[in-house]
Amino acid sequence: MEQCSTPAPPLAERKRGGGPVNESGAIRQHTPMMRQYFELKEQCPDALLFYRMGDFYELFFDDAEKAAQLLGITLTSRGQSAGRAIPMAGVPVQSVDGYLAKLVRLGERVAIGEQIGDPATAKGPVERAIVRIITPGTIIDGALLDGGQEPLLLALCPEGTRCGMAWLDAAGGHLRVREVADTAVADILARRPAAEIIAPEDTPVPAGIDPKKLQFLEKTGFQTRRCDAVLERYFGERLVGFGCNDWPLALRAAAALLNYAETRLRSSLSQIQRIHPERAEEELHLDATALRALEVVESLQGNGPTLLTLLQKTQTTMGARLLRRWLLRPLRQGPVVAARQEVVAALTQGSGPVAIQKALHGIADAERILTRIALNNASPRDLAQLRSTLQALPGLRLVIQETGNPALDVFEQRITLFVTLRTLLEKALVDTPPMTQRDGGYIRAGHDGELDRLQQLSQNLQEVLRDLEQQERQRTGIAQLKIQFNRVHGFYIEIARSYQGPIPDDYRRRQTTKNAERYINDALKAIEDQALSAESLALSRERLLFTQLLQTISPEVPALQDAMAAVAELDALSTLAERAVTLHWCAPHFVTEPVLHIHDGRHPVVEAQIGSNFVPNDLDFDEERRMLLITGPNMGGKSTYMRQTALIVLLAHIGSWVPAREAVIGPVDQIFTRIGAADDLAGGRSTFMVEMSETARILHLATAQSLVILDEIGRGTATHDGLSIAWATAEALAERGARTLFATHYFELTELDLPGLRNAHLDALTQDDQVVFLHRVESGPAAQSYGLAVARLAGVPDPVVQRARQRLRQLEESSRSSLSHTAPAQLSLFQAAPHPAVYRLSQVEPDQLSPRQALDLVYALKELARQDGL
Ligand SMILES: Nc1ncnc2c1ncn2[C@@H]1O[C@H](COP(=O)(O)OP(=O)(O)OP(=O)(O)O)[C@@H](O)[C@H]1O
Repeated sequence: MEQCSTPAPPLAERKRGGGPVNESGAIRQHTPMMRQYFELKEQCPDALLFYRMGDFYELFFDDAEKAAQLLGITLTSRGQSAGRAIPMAGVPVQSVDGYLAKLVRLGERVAIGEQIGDPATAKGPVERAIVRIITPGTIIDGALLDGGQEPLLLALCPEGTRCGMAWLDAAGGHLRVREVADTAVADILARRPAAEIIAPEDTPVPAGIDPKKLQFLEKTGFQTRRCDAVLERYFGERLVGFGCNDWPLALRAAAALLNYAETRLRSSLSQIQRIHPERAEEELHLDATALRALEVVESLQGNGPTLLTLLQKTQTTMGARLLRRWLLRPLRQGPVVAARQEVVAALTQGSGPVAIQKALHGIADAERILTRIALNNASPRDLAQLRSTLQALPGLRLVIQETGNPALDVFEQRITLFVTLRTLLEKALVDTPPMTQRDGGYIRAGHDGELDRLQQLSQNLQEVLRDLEQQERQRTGIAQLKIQFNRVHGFYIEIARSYQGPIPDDYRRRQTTKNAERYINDALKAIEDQALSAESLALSRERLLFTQLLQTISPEVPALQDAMAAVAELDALSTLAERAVTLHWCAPHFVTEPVLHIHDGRHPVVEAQIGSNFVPNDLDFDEERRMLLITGPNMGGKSTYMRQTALIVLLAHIGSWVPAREAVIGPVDQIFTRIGAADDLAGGRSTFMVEMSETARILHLATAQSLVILDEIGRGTATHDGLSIAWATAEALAERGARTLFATHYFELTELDLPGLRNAHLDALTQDDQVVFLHRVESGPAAQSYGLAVARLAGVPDPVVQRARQRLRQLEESSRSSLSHTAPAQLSLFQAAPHPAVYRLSQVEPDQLSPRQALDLVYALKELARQDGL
């Protein structure tokens, strides 16, 4: 494998320097082992150093104290060095994964200091080296990774008003880049959170970044010359073909990212074969607010159902991750979406996707296994899983062929069978190999003559020992004599204390126990030497064979990655097909006209909960109808109707079918939502402030091709202010031509007369003072409000509802009498508050003003008039 150059360590490491070396005095005063420890620690001052000592990883000094606290393990001390007790904590090698996973989840970095020398030949401490540094953004170990999640390492490379961004999914082997205006960075970060972020020193910290995740590195790592060299080393000529040469900042971010990951993984990242540029103009944009509000991958209630949980019927973890990525990055209508749609349609035909799903079942997370193979970090179990994956491929290909559908030909071509490799793995590995190489036992008998010979030797041992025992009993006449073995003392001849006779001259005492004496003689020593060396030779031989196996597979990794990418896609698409069939969805029809027609649309997640009680609804947007103002009772279904529209559009743009009887969808560039609101107390913003910031964003960014969903805008403040804001927002969006669904409880808005605006309402009935929701969208505004009926339904005590009814009647009467003076209704609203200039004048006592104050007042009034556009 290619050796990586050793890039400069992160800035913090060099600036902090020293670490425990400084804490603990001059290095010379320490024991040789502690001196070695300090040398390693100096290479990774920002990480907890797990220093391998036999069957344990030990942590010392501050690291020990921190680990003891974070992991709840015992803090002890280990002798003294330089006259000081050394705080120490340790974890057994066997259970290290659990501890590492916990530390990484807490955002810690961990350096693994392994024994790399041979203890038998070492003079002084065994040679050790940091073999890798595990950080939250560079995890590749299966045991530390949650299959569904993708921990990402992000590099930012800002310059002027632009910023290059590069994300590495080290375990999956994906590198994605984009180059954006610096103002867009915060939104992108919110949409795709990274586990770890790097940026050049002196970069202002972008809003919304957890400082614990961010590391500043020296600027040189982001400079063009250095970056070009890294990109050349990784991709050479192929770089041009990735289509991101017009993004110099993104490429520099990618290079800095690779460079940094190499220092952490202590290896070149040969699993990275390409760079994927993400072009905003190819995406259907949903900002973080919309993704949250629509509960695409996370529920607002924490553990509740989401669109993802509804879709997640994938058979492989690779497919599951891909589907999640698709949902988080829908694409605009175009060839990619059309190709996915075509496959989904093909898979719904005939006997449906079940046979393909069955054939996919049991395929391992090969994408991540291939990364570990490329990084020389795979376990015997990994290779066994790769073998079972390769064994599943012929069956999968057969099922694809049997469908006879040309739309699936491309998968048949991409999923190659790797017969030679599969045969090799079948021949080389035992059926169920152990998790680690440590104790051997993973290479199959018959694969290698030399290994078989060595294993034979150590397995024959029992027989040889039994024979020797027999001979010795006869030779010495000691019937109680036994020949045994233990790991600490090796082989011995044990004679129980009950034997009082003479001990043969050639027996040398090895150990005394309570009930016996233990001896060794030359014959037994010879067997011991042979046995021990056979065992350790067999272990090394197995390791060698395993390394050879990895070397044989390595050159095939890129081709295997391609095949596995096809498997993941087929899994995601057959899942979409299965959902389409099971949930009775329809294929959306994309058109280039600005329309959105949905016939019998449903909210997929609500429908999954209430089944056939769900009432489907239509939506018709076209050139003449671009905004729907929706009124109706609380609980009537306004939010559900608006969200289902957004979800149908989103699903269509990942290539899925949609929950409707028919859907015709024109071009959509962005989906915006302003639904409900929560305080952002941590960010110092009240409910109303959050609501207004989101509205402002929509007003700045929405275009004629955007789908905008506004749920009860303006309700978080005084009625007149709220209504005025809602009114003006509706006007602005109507002028923009954005397709807008606007739900409101302000009945005054139904009198709006704007081009493209239509009224609709959710139907309800009152029966015996009870409200019955029909959940049907009808045209025209709601005829009445049902607030009090809903309050009663919610359990507000009767006397309070009665009192509210009285007050409502009074309010309605007084508003009717004021209306008779100031029709039409909406004008009264804006006349209610005097113009600020008039108000200011009303507060002035002219006789009390000096000439200077009078002049200032004129200027102030003039300014108020100017602010109002007069
Ligand atoms: N089309 C429908 N068919 C059946 N039930 C529905 C439908 N739409 C909504 N519901 C049910 O009604 C409940 C309330 O719906 P929703 O939150 O959309 O009402 P709303 O009009 O937005 O209420 P509010 O004005 O109080 O926000 C939902 O949780 C769902 O159970």
